[in-house]
Amino acid sequence: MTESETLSLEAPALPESPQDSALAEFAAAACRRLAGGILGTTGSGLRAVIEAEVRALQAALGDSAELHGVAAKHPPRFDRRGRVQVLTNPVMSHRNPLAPPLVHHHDGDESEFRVTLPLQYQGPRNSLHGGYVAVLLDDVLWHAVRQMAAGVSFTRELTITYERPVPLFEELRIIGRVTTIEGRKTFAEGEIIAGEAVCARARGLWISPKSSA
Ligand SMILES: CCCCCCCCCCCCCC(=O)SCCNC(=O)CCNC(=O)[C@H](O)C(C)(C)COP(=O)(O)OP(=O)(O)OC[C@H]1O[C@@H](n2cnc3c(N)ncnc32)[C@H](O)[C@@H]1OP(=O)(O)O
Repeated sequence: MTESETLSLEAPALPESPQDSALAEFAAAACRRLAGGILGTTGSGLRAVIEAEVRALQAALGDSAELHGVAAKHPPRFDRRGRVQVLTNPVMSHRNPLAPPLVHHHDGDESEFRVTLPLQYQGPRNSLHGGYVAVLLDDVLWHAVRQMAAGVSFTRELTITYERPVPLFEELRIIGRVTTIEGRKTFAEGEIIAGEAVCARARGLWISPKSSA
């Protein structure tokens, strides 16, 4: 998967300003907090969460100075026709509320995400849902692959080993690295680490289609 393939096909027609991007990301963050609040509170606690988010959104809509100093993590990018390209990836996009709030680094041959996951990603009690374990590992391995391999590559095979539950509510390091490149094939591996413990491991194969080689 490439970044351009995760961009919305139904792109908004008009260019947007950096403040518009910041507002979109601010609204996405409010949606994430609402999702956590809806699942994790009820009664007056839930009302308080909703009220706080509605107030903050109204303030930001009414006066862009409310967002002063809030820089968009993904500032606007435009295609050749001047249409804004919206990064919609459900793992990486800061304006997609489904995506967790990841911080991404790449260093040498290693990609790393850091993230603390809230309640809406829960599978077993206090632990990350196994599907999200796979999806996060897939994305970090793919990021490592795209640094090392020329052209577009797609996940062909992905094997996950669930060593122990991946905790919610504490910082995780999600790491991927390339192990071998053989022509169109790139093999990668990685892990999710909480504290000092490796909770899950992944290895996989990415292939660049014949047409793009
Ligand atoms: C709750 C949330 C739910 C979450 C759920 C968890 C989701 C987890 C995340 C999921 C992921 C999400 C991420 C996403 O969303 S990425 C999108 C998901 N992935 C795809 O859609 C990819 C679909 N597949 C394809 O399009 C094609 O298969 C591609 C393009 C990849 C390759 O097509 P192509 O026709 O070009 O390839 P080929 O068949 O000629 O093969 C090329 C060469 O490779 C060799 N080869 C092949 N296989 C193996 C192998 N196993 N071990 C060793 N070698 C192998 C093969 O023999 C050949 O060698 P050679 O003959 O050239 O020597």
